[in-house]
Amino acid sequence: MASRHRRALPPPPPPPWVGKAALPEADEVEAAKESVTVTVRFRPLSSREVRRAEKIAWFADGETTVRSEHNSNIGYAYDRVFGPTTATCHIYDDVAQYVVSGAMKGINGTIFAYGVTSSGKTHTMHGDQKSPGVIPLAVKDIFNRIQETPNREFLLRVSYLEIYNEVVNDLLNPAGQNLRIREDLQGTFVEGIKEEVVLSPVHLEKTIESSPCGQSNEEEAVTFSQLNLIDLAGSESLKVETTGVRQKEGSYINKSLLTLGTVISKLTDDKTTHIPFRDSKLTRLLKSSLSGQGRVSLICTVTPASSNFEETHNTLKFAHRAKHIEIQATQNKIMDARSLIKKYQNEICQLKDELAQLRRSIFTGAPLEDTTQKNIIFWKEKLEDGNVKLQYRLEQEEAAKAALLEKIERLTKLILVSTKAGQTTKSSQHSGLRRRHSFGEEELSYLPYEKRDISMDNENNMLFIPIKGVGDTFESSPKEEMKNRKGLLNWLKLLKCDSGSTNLKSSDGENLDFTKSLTALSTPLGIGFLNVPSEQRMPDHMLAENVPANLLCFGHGEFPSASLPAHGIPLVSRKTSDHVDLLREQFNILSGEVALHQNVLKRLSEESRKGAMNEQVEMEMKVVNDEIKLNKQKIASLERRISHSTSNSRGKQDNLELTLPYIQIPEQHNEKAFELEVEIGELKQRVSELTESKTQLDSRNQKLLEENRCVEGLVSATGVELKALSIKVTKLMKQNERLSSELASGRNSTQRRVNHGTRGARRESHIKRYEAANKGDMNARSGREQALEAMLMEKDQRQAELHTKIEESKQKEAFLERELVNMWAVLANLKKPRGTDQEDFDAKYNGSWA
Ligand SMILES: Nc1ncnc2c1ncn2[C@@H]1O[C@H](COP(=O)(O)OP(=O)(O)OP(=O)(O)O)[C@@H](O)[C@H]1O
Repeated sequence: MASRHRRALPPPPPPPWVGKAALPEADEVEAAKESVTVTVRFRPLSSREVRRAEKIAWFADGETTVRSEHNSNIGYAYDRVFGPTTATCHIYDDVAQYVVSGAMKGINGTIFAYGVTSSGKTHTMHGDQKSPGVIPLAVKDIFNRIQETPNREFLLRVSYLEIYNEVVNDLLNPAGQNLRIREDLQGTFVEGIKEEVVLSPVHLEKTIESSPCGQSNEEEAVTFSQLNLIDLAGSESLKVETTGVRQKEGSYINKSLLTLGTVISKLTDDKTTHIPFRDSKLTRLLKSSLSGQGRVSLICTVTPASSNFEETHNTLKFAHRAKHIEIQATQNKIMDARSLIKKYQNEICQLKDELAQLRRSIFTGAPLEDTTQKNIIFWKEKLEDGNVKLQYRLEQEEAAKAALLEKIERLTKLILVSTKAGQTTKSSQHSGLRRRHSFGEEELSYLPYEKRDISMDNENNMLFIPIKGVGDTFESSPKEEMKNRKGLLNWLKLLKCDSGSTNLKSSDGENLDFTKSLTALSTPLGIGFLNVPSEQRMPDHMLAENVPANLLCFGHGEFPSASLPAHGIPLVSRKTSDHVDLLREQFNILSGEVALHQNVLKRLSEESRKGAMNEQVEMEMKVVNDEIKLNKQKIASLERRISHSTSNSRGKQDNLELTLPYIQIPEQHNEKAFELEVEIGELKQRVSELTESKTQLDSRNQKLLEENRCVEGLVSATGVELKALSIKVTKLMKQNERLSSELASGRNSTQRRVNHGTRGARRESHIKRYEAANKGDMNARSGREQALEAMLMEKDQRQAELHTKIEESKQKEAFLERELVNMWAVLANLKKPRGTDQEDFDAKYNGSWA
């Protein structure tokens, strides 16, 4: 045997990469040619093999060679050979890690274990808690790499399948049985297989997609790759199992492995044009990997035991052939937005935009799109509009206020002037001639308190202006004081013009200037008054019925009554009115002065008539006469000006109606300001409500995502559990089947014996003898049968329990999936107000989970 397989050590292979440092990096291999990485792993002798005192038939000679113990000339070289003490993690680092890293960069990868039964394939690929296999190590590595690559986003989807008797079954979806293998531009795939998006290392990976973080531009490609981690069935099953289901199973396994061998053989043969990938499900699935479109790492597991010498030798030869397959690993890229990542990125960006827009609108008032936002826009516009109007009104009010202050200032000056003028009059002469003139509170409010005590004696038509510091000379009753203090409301509202003479005394008749003359007049006297003479009174009918309340009437004969505002004269604007009022006041004062001078003149002439007319009296009379003339000239000038102003004010009559609302501005302004304040308050409230609800939505979103992750983990774990259970059930069924067949064969043999016993009396004695001889044997058989039946019943019971467990698991899984779908639905509803519509959602998520 040994000589049959003896062959010379093959020529040294192209120098295999030694150690990790020699492994090609993903970027390097994009253009470089590679071979399938082939390694051989020895397992230690099992305890059974040790008990049988099995000898070592094959051993690892160095790091790259396997050599026969029986003949040192038989040896094969590989990329790497691992001895029985090498840990799986070390193997992973050397021959699996670079495949996984390639997959993370968009290069397909396949890692599979190949070897005879019990050679250590499952130990290598799955491992256990103490020694994790390639699959869990790859999963861990993938998640570590994702964490170490912050500038890319990854999407991992996992599917889990078995090829059993050339039938592909989905192990994540019990309904996914006998699935078809199909091909498209991206390679071979299993139609309808369930792919789960995985978010944690508890899941297994098949597909890995990635793209740079954030929204990649349209030109930026999304890379995708497929990582196949395969645990093949033992390759020598046909030899050990020759009957029934096992035979069929074994033949299929061998068909797969045989086809795999053939495919590998043909791939290394340059002359071959046809490669029978389609001859088995396994080779069909591995087509894209084996035909050079990805990295392949083949780990051949072997036992060193001499009893498996031939099988190990076959494995070694298969591995050696595989080493010659050339591959050219290239990166897969998708240039359009078909991949899920791209879709997710777009969606996330869209949502981010909406969020930013919402934030902008809240803080800066940028335009928004939905109804609520439109409302905000409407209110904001209204607010701005109101603000503009308010500003305009404020300006108007400011102007009005300035005008009013100007007027007050003028009036104040006038009052002061008038007061001083009053000081020029002789209180002794006129203290008993007091008339009350009521003043408006409005006007008074703008004046210092002491200036408010201006009054008019209603009986004598006298205007009284008390002077600070000389109040004791002003004899007024408390009632009169009260009246005086009422203010200036009717400062210009003389209700009654009484008869009486003008008594105004001046000591300086030279001054033509009104103010100056009054000032000059004020000097000698402590209190002044104006007495309006009777001849300048307005007719009673005018005063009582027709004269408006704010109409001023002056009591001076030289003031033409025609020039006075008469019947039906409307209100005049304050400005014009003020001007006219001032002129009239000047006129009034001058008239008073004239009247005073006339009185003085009268007294002087009386004195001169009574006594001798001396020179001084003559002089005084002359001065007073001159002053009277001068004042009359001034009065004439004032009359012209008043007349002119009055006619102007009449001409402006139409405009007055427009001016009127102007007076109401402060009130309206206050109202509007209040309204706007209320609106602003409402808007602020609204904004804070929106912000709060948004925060709540965000946190709810986050919570749902976390719950979703948990549920996904549970679903995945349940799937795995289910798979384990189904494997157990399958095994039990097979065991059951075997026991049933054994039981049936036992019964048949018993029946045959019974039949033989009834065939003829002539054989009766012989049978009796036979029975006696075999009684013990029969009992033993019967006992065995009973034991088998008991075992069968126990198995049935166990099977029933397992079925119940499976059902429960299925229900649990279904429940979890429903929960998951519900959560996605809730998530979608939360996203919906920000622009994600239900159709999009259904298309993205429900389709994935269906
Ligand atoms: N490298 C190893 N170190 C220690 N024990 C190992 C090693 N390889 C395999 N074994 C042990 O050998 C036994 C058989 O291994 P395993 O089940 O992995 O073989 P297999 O090739 O998957 O078999 P099958 O084809 O029947 O599934 C197991 O008990 C396993 O723990």
